[in-house]
Amino acid sequence: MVKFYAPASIGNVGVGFDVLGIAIYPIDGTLLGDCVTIKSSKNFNLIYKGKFVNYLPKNPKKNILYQCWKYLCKFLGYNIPITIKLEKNIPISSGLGSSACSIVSGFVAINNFFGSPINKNILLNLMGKLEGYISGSIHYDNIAPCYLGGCQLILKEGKIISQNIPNFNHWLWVMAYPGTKLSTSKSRSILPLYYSKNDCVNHSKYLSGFIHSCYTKQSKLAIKLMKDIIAEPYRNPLLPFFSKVRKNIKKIGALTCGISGSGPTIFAVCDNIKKAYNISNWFKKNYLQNKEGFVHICRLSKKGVFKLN
Ligand SMILES: Nc1ncnc2c1ncn2[C@@H]1O[C@H](COP(=O)(O)OP(=O)(O)O)[C@@H](O)[C@H]1O
Ligand SMILES: N[C@@H](CCOP(=O)(O)O)C(=O)O
Repeated sequence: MVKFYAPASIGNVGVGFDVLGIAIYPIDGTLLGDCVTIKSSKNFNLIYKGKFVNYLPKNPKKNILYQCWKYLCKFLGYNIPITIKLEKNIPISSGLGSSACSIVSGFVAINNFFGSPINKNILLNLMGKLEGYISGSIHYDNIAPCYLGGCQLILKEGKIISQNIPNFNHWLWVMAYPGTKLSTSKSRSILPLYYSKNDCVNHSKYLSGFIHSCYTKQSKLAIKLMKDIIAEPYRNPLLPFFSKVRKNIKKIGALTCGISGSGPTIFAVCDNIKKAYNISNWFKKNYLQNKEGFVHICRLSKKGVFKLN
């Protein structure tokens, strides 16, 4: 049986609310993402395992993978029962693209099992629709990097959903998940419906300047422009001690930090492995809230979903 692995992702990447997302991988080789295998069976079955299996809904019909199967069968006009095995290696409502990991690994594994009748672009489109159903509004900044890898700029222009842009492969992304949950839909619901003209102009400057810095390989300028004025000011109160965290980890070498996706995971960017370990140790001592919490030193993953065997 073919096993597909879909990696964790950082939605927004600080400066690009809903339009920037990067796939990441822990440098110690940990599989921070979901694995899915499919086999034929008389009835639909869902088998769970993995470190975060207890986070999943008890009713299999509430599981994203059941929804993936229903979605694809309806789209294809099929009614083919299968057994899906999910290894849940990423916590839910963590800000690491947990739902995207299950959606991407589920859609890709089921489509592969059916003989790949759906092409990549249509599959990506369907993934975004299911993500939107789960989080309350469609956003591709987890789905696209998790599926395609790299740093994805979400365009949604005609048939173009996203395109890869250059990023800084030497950057280290220290990811700190505190062990608490913050649902994406809740974290999206508290954002303002309208922003001032000043905020719009500044956001355009930061986002376009960041993308310009990526193309012209100006990492210092990119760091300066990684400012989130769309989500962070309103989500800050939902994260334990975010302002204190930002102040302290910059003292120990972080170039910048931000909320990963809709939180509560925080990312800190640095360009030196020694500083990365110092930041990781600081997070472990000061940001983790319980034994479910973890810290991983990651790099940008050029790969999205792939076959593990
Ligand atoms: N396989 C699955 N992986 C992740 N979430 C799942 C899965 N199956 C069902 N869910 C539900 O989907 C929702 C995902 O919540 P969300 O806050 O979007 O997660 P994240 O922010 O980590 O992507 C939760 O209510 C969770 O219970
Ligand atoms: N752009 C989205 C990203 C959500 O990421 P997640 O990992 O928290 O699901 C948002 O900011 O709502």
